[in-house]
Amino acid sequence: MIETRDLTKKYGDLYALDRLTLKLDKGDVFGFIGPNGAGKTTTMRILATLLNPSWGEASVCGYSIYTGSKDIRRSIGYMPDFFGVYDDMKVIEYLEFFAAAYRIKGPERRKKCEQVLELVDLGYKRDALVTSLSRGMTQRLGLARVLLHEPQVLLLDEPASGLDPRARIEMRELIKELRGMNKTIMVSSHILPELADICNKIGIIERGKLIFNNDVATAIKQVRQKHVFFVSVGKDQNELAAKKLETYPEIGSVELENDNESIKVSLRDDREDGSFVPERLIQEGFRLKSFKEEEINLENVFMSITKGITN
Ligand SMILES: Nc1ncnc2c1ncn2[C@@H]1O[C@H](COP(=O)(O)OP(=O)(O)OP(=O)(O)O)[C@@H](O)[C@H]1O
Repeated sequence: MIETRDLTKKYGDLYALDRLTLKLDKGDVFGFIGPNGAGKTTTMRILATLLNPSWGEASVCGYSIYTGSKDIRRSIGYMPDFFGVYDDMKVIEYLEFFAAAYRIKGPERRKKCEQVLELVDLGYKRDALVTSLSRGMTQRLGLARVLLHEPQVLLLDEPASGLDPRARIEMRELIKELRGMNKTIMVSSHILPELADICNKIGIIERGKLIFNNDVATAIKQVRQKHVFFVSVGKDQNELAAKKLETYPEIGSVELENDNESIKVSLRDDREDGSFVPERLIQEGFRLKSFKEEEINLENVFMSITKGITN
């Protein structure tokens, strides 16, 4: 659905994008993560055929960006990070304006507009002025606009930026809904956890270079080479228990955490089962208070992957 090879964009001496090679299949939701200025917008604008690369190849839905820009524009919905809305226009009029631009005609036009409004939960705002909408609603309207022509591919540039926590969650739910419609989605953010549960693939970009590109499951596995557990036998007993744990050959490291509230135990090899830890502590006569495995979320993955690469 989206394929790039050595895609590069230079501004003078600056590599805004440096040999980006990427492949997204139908139904993929690709989280494109990177700090400000990393090259995310540049990539999306090139894929949307709004910007020419300096060199390299890219195709969307099988059409080359060099020869198939018209077909690409028909097949994609591109939501830029900033977009204007027109004053003195109602929500429904705004959508009808764009539906007309997509050559959706007759009664179908109104029907399509109502449909996308419902999809983004803005039906009740159809007669409100676009300038009266909150930031979250405006973003949802922006999304509705790029869905009018039923594109197969969506390029969403920081759709949740500037939104409050509730609006962020709503935007995430909306993207999940679009994923359920089997669309191929590239969604960018500089906040990793935001994309954690909606993507099946992630790419991390830094100063124009893709420093990581994999599916989420593999990324987590890669980081989870050493299993880490938190155990507690009570604040006053934890120090003693930690000393005992240090003597077990299966354990790589033992640290007391949070003012002796818990003990962080890292296993020596990649064995996944740490259940011997509480079992032996009980055998030693300690009373177990808690035991849990460290959660590996995308944030841990990000920190681990970018350690020493970013600064
Ligand atoms: N027209 C331009 N002229 C010169 N440099 C540019 C131009 N457009 C972008 N750049 C530079 O290219 C680099 C990549 O910018 P880009 O907008 O793609 O980053 P981004 O990852 O989308 O960042 P943000 O999260 O801030 O949107 C930045 O260093 C930016 O300053």
